Amino acid sequence: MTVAPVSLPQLVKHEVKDLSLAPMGRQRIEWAGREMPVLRQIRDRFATEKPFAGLRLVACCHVTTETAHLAIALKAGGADAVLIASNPLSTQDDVAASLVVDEGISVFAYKGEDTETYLRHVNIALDHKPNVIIDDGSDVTATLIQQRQDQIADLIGTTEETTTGIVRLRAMLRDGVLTFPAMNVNDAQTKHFFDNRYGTGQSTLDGIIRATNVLLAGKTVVVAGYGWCGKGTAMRARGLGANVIVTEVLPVPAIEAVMDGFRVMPMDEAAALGDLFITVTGNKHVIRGEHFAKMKDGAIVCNSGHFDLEIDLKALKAQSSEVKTVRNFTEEYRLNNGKSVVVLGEGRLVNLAAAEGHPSAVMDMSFANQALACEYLVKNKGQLEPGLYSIPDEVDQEIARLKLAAMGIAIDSLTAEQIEYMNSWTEGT
Ligand SMILES: NC(=O)c1ccc[n+]([C@@H]2O[C@H](COP(=O)([O-])OP(=O)(O)OC[C@H]3O[C@@H](n4cnc5c(N)ncnc54)[C@H](O)[C@@H]3O)[C@@H](O)[C@H]2O)c1
Ligand SMILES: Nc1ncnc2c1ncn2[C@@H]1O[C@H](CSCC[C@H]([NH3+])C(=O)O)[C@@H](O)[C@H]1O
Repeated sequence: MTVAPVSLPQLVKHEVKDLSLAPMGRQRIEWAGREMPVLRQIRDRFATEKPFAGLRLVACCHVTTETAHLAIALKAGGADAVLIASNPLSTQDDVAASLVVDEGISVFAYKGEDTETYLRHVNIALDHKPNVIIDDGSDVTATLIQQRQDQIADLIGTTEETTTGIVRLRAMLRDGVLTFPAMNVNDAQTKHFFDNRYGTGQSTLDGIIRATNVLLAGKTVVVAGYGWCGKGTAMRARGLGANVIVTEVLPVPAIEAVMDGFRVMPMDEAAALGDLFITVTGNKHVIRGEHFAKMKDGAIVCNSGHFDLEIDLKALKAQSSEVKTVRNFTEEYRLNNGKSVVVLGEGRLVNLAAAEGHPSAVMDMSFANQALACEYLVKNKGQLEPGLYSIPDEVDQEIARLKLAAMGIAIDSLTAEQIEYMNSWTEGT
């Protein structure tokens, strides 16, 4: 008897850690999907309408169970998609494997890739010659502008997920190099009100706790930056019983923090008081040499803002005699002054390095915005001037309406009398 050769499935191009992790990834992707009803409805419509048929798409996102649902929705809409990581430490290897094996989506990402590999993956993504780019931090967009001007003709537009990516896009616009339309997903209300605030608030503490298992009750926690992420992080740290200090550089958020009941002071003073430091500013070297020198022995320092620049690790290394890994994602620096400082997640986003990032319930709205932003670009192909575009308010309101409906929550509607009143100026007291 002859045995028919076993034919291995033809896999899409990929560079992931271990394809045998796919079943676990698939199970976890399904679990996340339970809390992503808005994106599910968009995916179902995309599957019928195929808005991305014939289009090449690159997504540079954290490769998580939530991003998997975005990638699946885009593929259902006909996109020929390549997914790369938006951070060297955030990839969930089982998810990457499942997307390749079960969904036929090209993924180039693995947890712990070095900077060289990260940048190589950005270039592999650009080799795909994308018509649409979903970016998270603007690394792909910046590389396209700096190194691949010849490919800009292929591009319909880009979408940007996060605050620092928008800051970079505004700088590109100012410098006259943003020569295509870019959708500002971060500034949609259904993105930053929930993702940056409640998502970062919860997942940052989740990352810190998973990495260290420290008790937060009674600790002094210093939160640097009182924007959307800072507000969420300070609120949740207080909820766990911490005494929270906020540092800021802008007067308005500083007063807001004071009136929200937090102590506000410069980092130079806070450095000596904190047990745990969390940066969420999007800025560079917010905690630096002079601050490490003042810290208590054993102070824990981490970042949930952007890249690995908020904490000056080079300065810390220069003033240390030894670095020791004491737990996963937890490194202890022995300072020359005899004290130690503990750094989590190599100074990269602690919520994605040491935990799983935001819960799917908030990413549902963030990625509904991403999916609809891509569709908007494609529907308006050739009609949008180069520049940065807001998500239309009706799209924002519709995402919130679908989310409320999925949560079984009803709200009031304006009466005819109220509509008339809101539109008139003649009726007073
Ligand atoms: N970890 C995550 O999953 C996650 C989620 C969303 C956003 N982010 C990132 O977090 C960062 C903050 O985002 P956001 O939406 O809160 O931005 P934001 O603009 O709302 O707030 C940032 C705040 O930091 C303050 N700041 C700047 N430099 C400072 C300094 N040296 N010291 C103290 N405060 C300083 C600013 O004045 C501002 O109030 C961005 O880099 C963003 O991309 C991360
Ligand atoms: N579970 C998650 N899955 C995918 N993206 C996430 C998740 N949690 C947070 N994010 C996104 O991560 C973004 C910040 S990441 C900052 C970007 C930069 N590439 C860096 O890694 O430093 C936020 O705007 C979130 O929308």
